[in-house]
Amino acid sequence: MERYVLGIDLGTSAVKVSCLDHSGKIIDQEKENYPVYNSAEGFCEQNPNDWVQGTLEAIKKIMIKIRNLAKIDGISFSGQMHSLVILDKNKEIIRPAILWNDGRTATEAKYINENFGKKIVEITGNKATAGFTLPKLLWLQKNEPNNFARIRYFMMPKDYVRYKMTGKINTDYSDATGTIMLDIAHDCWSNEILNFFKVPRYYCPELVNSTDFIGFPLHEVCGKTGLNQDAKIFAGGGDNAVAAIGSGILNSQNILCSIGTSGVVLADEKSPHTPYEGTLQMEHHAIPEHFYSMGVTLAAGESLSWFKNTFFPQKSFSDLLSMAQESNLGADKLFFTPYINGERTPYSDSFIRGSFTGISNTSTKNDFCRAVIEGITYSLQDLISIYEQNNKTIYNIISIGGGAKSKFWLKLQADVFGKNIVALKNEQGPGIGAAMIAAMGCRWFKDWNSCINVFVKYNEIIAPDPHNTALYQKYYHLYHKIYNSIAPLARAATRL
Ligand SMILES: Nc1ncnc2c1ncn2[C@@H]1O[C@H](COP(=O)(O)OP(=O)(O)O)[C@@H](O)[C@H]1O
Ligand SMILES: O=C(CO)[C@@H](O)[C@H](O)COP(=O)(O)O
Repeated sequence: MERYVLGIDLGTSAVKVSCLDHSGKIIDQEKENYPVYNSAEGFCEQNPNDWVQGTLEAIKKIMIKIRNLAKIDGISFSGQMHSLVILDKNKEIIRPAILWNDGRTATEAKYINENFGKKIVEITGNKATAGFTLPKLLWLQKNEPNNFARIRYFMMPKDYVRYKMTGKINTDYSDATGTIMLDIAHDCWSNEILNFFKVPRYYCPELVNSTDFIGFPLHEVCGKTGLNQDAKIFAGGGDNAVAAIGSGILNSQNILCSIGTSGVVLADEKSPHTPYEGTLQMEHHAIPEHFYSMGVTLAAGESLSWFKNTFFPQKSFSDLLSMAQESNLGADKLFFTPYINGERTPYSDSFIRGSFTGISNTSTKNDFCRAVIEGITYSLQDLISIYEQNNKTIYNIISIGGGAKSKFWLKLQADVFGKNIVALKNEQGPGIGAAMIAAMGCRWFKDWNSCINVFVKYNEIIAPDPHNTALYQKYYHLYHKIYNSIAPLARAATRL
């Protein structure tokens, strides 16, 4: 009987479960969508039980397809980072999860940076921004003190799903760094931070490595999904760490560009001591003693989703990309800034909002589509520029996430960035990375490089067109100025 591994990617728009064999061949991929609730401007919440239900449903679909042919050897996870899940002493959910792109905690993030000073970067590798977990706990202390007092455990999304599958509560180092409560150099929760901000130590889950074996699926989980009871479940990691594995970015001068709900530009780092001083995030990798830095655009793919759902609900993403292709480079001088949820890197500004600039009496629907795609890509160039300003050598850019499904967008990325773009044969980097963690946990491979050589499969290089890159540099130069022009207006609008 064949043996497979499952990689569970708990994204923001959907859970995607990938089933792979020993040769890295994808046997099946299943996806279950779930909603994000925006109960107030800037608020983004999800129901953790939607994640569990979606995950079990996707696994069930895979198990039906492979029934009698194969068993699952190992399972692991990649999960949206920073989102806060809180459980009471009975391990029941206290309130909906507050997500990584929720902007309500700007005041708390500012309080942390002003009152803890440079130490927050020294200890955690990160400055506080609204999306991180600690500011959310401080928001609860102030705004929902009863809920805060009831907390027995906090955790991140994939930790909750794993708890419901195994009955065990813990988190791994890559997700723990994203809380800004972990001492990144000493691999432990920082008592100094916890004491200063009055977060009880017992709220923090036990720390484990991403490849650590956590347990077997609970009896009821096997009943609901058809999973074999001896499938080993491994901890997994934050989605960007796991995506870096799934894209083969390890000890490499390639960088990662992900267009999922968020947009991420990520580089492998040898140590947590980088020159970025909190401008870029610094995170523990899902591989022990490895680190990575990254910049995050809060609403990359989400801006396109918002645009589609608001103006073209009947059309598909592919339709919108085709419309964009009908417009010209520069979208007839129409610019879009994707700040619909505020922005994290490089501005860390929860109050900024999206904009269209340069609408003329010749602007077409196609121009609007193209402006959205170009605006998202310029916001990723903002992240690449931080690496360039710090003289980071960038070889190829590995492009993943839903945005990498479009060849047109991949070429547009190459032209805007002026760099070679390489897509994975299957764009689901985090799901493949999670399956690789399971494969390593099951000891299918002797080391990570052997695993990468078998599981990571690239398409051909897409090279930039120098003429287009020269034009895009001029457009990007103007795009980059829009933030400072609209920031005072966005601030004033909050006072209306
Ligand atoms: N065919 C497509 N072409 C280009 N972009 C797409 C396509 N399908 C989806 N997308 C983009 O991908 C995003 C979802 O990417 P995904 O990696 O699945 O996100 P997440 O992991 O955050 O749930 C959507 O918001 C959309 O903008
Ligand atoms: O906040 C971050 C990383 O710091 C986001 O990248 C989240 O981890 C969500 O990822 P996607 O749902 O876009 O994959």
